[in-house]
Amino acid sequence: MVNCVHKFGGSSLSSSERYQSVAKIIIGHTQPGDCVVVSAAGKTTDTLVSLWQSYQQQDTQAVADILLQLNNHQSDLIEQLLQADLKRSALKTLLEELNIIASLAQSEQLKEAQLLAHGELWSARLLAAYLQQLNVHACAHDARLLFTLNDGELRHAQNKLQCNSVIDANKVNVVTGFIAANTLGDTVTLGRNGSDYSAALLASYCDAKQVCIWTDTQGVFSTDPRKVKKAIKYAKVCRTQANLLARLGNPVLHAKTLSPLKNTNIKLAVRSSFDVQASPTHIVKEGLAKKKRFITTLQNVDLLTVEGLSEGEVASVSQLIQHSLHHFNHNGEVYLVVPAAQTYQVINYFAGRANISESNLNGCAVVAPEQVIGTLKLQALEVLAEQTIKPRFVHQDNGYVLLLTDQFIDSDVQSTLHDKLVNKGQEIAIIVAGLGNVGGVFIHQLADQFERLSGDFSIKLVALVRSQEMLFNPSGVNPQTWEKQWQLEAKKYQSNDLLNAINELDYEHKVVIDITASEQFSQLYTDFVQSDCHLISANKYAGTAPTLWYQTLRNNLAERNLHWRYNTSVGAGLPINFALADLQNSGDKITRIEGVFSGTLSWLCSKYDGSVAFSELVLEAQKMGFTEPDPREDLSGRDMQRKLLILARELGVDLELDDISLSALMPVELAKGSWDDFIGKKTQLDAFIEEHAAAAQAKNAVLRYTGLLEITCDKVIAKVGITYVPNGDALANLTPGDNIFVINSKWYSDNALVIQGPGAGSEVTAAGVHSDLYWLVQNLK
Ligand SMILES: NC(=O)C1=CN([C@@H]2O[C@H](COP(=O)(O)OP(=O)(O)OC[C@H]3O[C@@H](n4cnc5c(N)ncnc54)[C@H](OP(=O)(O)O)[C@@H]3O)[C@@H](O)[C@H]2O)C=CC1
Ligand SMILES: N[C@@H](CC=O)C(=O)O
Repeated sequence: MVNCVHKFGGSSLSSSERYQSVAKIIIGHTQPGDCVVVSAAGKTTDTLVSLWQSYQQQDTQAVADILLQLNNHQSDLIEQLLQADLKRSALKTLLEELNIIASLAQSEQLKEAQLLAHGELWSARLLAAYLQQLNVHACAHDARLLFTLNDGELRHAQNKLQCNSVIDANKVNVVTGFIAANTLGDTVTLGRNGSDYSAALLASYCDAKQVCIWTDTQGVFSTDPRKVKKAIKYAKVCRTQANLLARLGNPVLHAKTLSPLKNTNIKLAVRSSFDVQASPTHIVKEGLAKKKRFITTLQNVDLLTVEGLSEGEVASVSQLIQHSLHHFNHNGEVYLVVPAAQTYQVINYFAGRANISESNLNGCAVVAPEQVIGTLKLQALEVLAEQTIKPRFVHQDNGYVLLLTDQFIDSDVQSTLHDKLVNKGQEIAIIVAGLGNVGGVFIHQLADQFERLSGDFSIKLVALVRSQEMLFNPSGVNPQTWEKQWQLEAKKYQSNDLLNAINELDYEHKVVIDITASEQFSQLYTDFVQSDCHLISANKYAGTAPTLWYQTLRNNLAERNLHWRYNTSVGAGLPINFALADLQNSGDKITRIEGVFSGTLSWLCSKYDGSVAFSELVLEAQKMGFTEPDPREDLSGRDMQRKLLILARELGVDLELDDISLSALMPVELAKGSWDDFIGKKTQLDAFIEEHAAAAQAKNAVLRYTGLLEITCDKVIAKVGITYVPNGDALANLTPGDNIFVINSKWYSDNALVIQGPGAGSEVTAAGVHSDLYWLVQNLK
């Protein structure tokens, strides 16, 4: 049984390395019986087309040169991928075929479709042989034995039988895309993007569950991501909108690709063969996805009026010019949008029934939910007017508006249109993990914040996650009544349940807000990023993870244009990360940061005067919500060590956590065992502190816990630990619970920049997380 039909385009097979990547994907994503449809490798079809043109021009030298070029390219791929007999046999077959082409050209018997078919035949055979070499049970199929057309119409019943008898249920079936045969057995081609169509046809004939188009983009975007930085990748797009986009010339999917899937439950996914981890876009049946907003540009098109145009004719002429065409009724006339290069072919086809109404047009189409199209049309006209672009032809229809202009819509105009028309009205899904001291207050503050945040976006709290249970509701949880909903609907979950649910969310933007203190949860960040989630962390684990993991996470975020905010991970609500970024962005160079970066240790050291046992103060700090869930994370200095590392990384200093020297504010042996064990030995802690306090006093100083990061040209000093601060020093007089960051830089060299204030506490920290969320929303605009 065919579970999935995968399709790899030419760019996915452009070199031997790409073949190797594709083979890896196949090994990881297929099961026996699945099909893999392939296009011609790299630019092979273009080369074959120029061979055909040279042949028609009877340029024998060019024909010979191009044959040599094809031979070199294919032999290189074979040499680099295959070994021993597989290699010898592939090279022999290639040579025989190229000789046949040369002699057919010489005897003037070359046929175009038959010539072009070689690109796909070579890819399918090479990929199947390479998979066999990797011990995968694979075989190659020539689609001319699967798909037959009669007078341009597919013979569905016969093809279904052919496919079901030929496809091998025990192997990975590598099938040529793009080609089919007519009833005489001659080769015919299926048109531009024909391999996508082949994959969809094969899936429908074999009753597959899914088609997966592996391509060089990550999915379907709101607009061209190469031109508009803020283009949004959609997780789901409905077939109607995908079809409309294809007819309007959007290159990601061809309208024909979707046609075999009509009236079936076959799923279609578009995903990147260059970034296998990235989440795909699913093209789903009507009603299974919200309607999205898109801007697609048109370049060099003509507008024809056609008398008595039928749907069948649109399909036939599209097939003829190998291009999806869009037609519509406007003021009683039927119009067809045609690429200018093909206009005369189309006019000839209609034999006197088609006339050019407008020619040499550019412009754009805005595709969006029906109810907002009218407004978007006016906004688009306004943006174009600001750019002194006056449309020559405007047509508004169900779910789109077409604005055809003389001027080309460049990427600046496209970005402005996108900002004004697409960015507004987007939805942001918020997933909050951690509902303890800080998380609880954050949710409580969220209800009021919604109003402030919702000016441009519709924001929904879709998930609340604790260590064992979660409440997930894609339509939104009310932050005012979440506790009640939690009692009724929260369920036990595993990480995969959470990841799958997030992946399925049909929102333009998703943000995971991590207010846990869990290392295990932070390790899911890479998965969240694969599902296109922005991140906000109060949790310090990801920011202090080993450099390799941390850097990979940062790279993945950057590749997907995703943001990561973590201001509260250092200094709670104090704007320390903002300040450091601001200084560096304005050209300053920070050389030293010294201070107290722990609210708990600041409070404990300032409060301790010997009248109350230190361990009692620890319990009080815990109650006040200052400490980490296990206060030994604070007492050990580990929490402050993490903060120093986060600061160092902000300054571009490459350190691992254990590169920062540390002395603990407790006997090290108390770090072992449970919290109850620790409490059982609390007198050891009290004695340890008493001793240090006395030693400090003897030096006319007080006990403090401080951190230092010093960056000189040849070394970095990074340490946290116990210090005896002279009475009268600013650090000695710190308000209990305050953090202080004394920053020296090129511009603040003698007179340091000081940031000081409460460095822990659920209210200030929750407010700091809101500040990160607000920043994110502003930056998504
Ligand atoms: N307190 C403060 O002043 C500041 C705290 N922070 C940081 O904020 C974070 C939260 O601190 P705080 O609220 O005090 O901690 P709490 O211990 O009060 O709350 C932690 C929450 O995280 C949840 N949790 C634990 N493990 C997981 C997991 N694997 N998956 C999902 N949820 C999990 C817990 O769930 P459950 O309820 O099931 O146990 C709990 O709801 C910490 O990282 C801390 O360092 C940052 C700045 C200041
Ligand atoms: N436990 C931490 C909380 C903030 O990060 C502290 O005391 O500073």
